[in-house]
Amino acid sequence: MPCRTTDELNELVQEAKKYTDGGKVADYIPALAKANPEELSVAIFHDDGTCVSAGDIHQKLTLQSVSKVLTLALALIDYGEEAVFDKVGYEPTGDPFNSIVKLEFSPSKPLNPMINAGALAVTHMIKGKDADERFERILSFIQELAGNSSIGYSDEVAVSEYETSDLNRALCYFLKQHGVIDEDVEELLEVYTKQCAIEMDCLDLARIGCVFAMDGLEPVTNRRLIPAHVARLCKTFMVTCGMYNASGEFAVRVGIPAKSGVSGGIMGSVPNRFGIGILGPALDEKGNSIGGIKLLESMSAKYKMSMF
Ligand SMILES: NC(=O)CC[C@H](N)C(=O)O
Repeated sequence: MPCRTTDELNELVQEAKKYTDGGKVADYIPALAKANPEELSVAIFHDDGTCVSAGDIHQKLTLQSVSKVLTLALALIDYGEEAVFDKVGYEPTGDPFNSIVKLEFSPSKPLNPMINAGALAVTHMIKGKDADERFERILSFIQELAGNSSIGYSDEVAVSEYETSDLNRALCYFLKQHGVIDEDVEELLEVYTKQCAIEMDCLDLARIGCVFAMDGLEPVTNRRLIPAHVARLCKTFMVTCGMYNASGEFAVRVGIPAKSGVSGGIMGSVPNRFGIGILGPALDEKGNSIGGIKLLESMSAKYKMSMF
């Protein structure tokens, strides 16, 4: 079904776009530096399959850290809560997503699954006989959540990150030294960088956000895609750690479960109402889409989205 657009949503996007020149596109993954910093688009997906959008919603984005919440769901489905939280903790760090510092205090358990160290420990748990099979399982799970089997990944972004991943490599060796992971680090980085390079548009992202908003049910059909307790758990992490070390301010200003990535993507879930997908590659100093956050603030006020 094609998305309709409304003047109201277009105006909110135009207003938020003014903030994009205060941000910067991520360039520590060289391929991401090609993104257009002025871009800002949004899709809202309801459980009856209707959607509203503004901006160029067919522009593709790679998931980057948004993928962390999806692999967490898959690992929880594969292994259950006890096994997953044996390897990764529940607590926000208040540090940047790629920080290594707290690992020194809690070496046998990264503090949560939304920081890179925790996400690497989660991807380590994804079942499969080799890197290809593990990545294929992640990809088909995500295709199913989005109801779109044409979703793939950007080899250019995956390779670009893999070749420049020395900090993530260091996190992996730290985790291996402390027994959190026990696999070949290069294999884990191959799966992780491909997972982060899974590519879709804001509409796909909004639809996945809607599955979480509906506690794991597929929009329209109401088929169960994720157990309700897993969807609930993922949304809780989105609230406490989804916007990195800006999650507290985001909870105050917007008040919904959301997960961002350094490509400028944000997936939001407004409980029992709708999913949101945003692409705005210009980032603030914490690595969140600067226009995307402004847009969510004004959407939250206008559509009474805050759950608090
Ligand atoms: N914050 C992010 O989106 C980080 C994801 C990115 N692939 C990384 O590991 O650095």
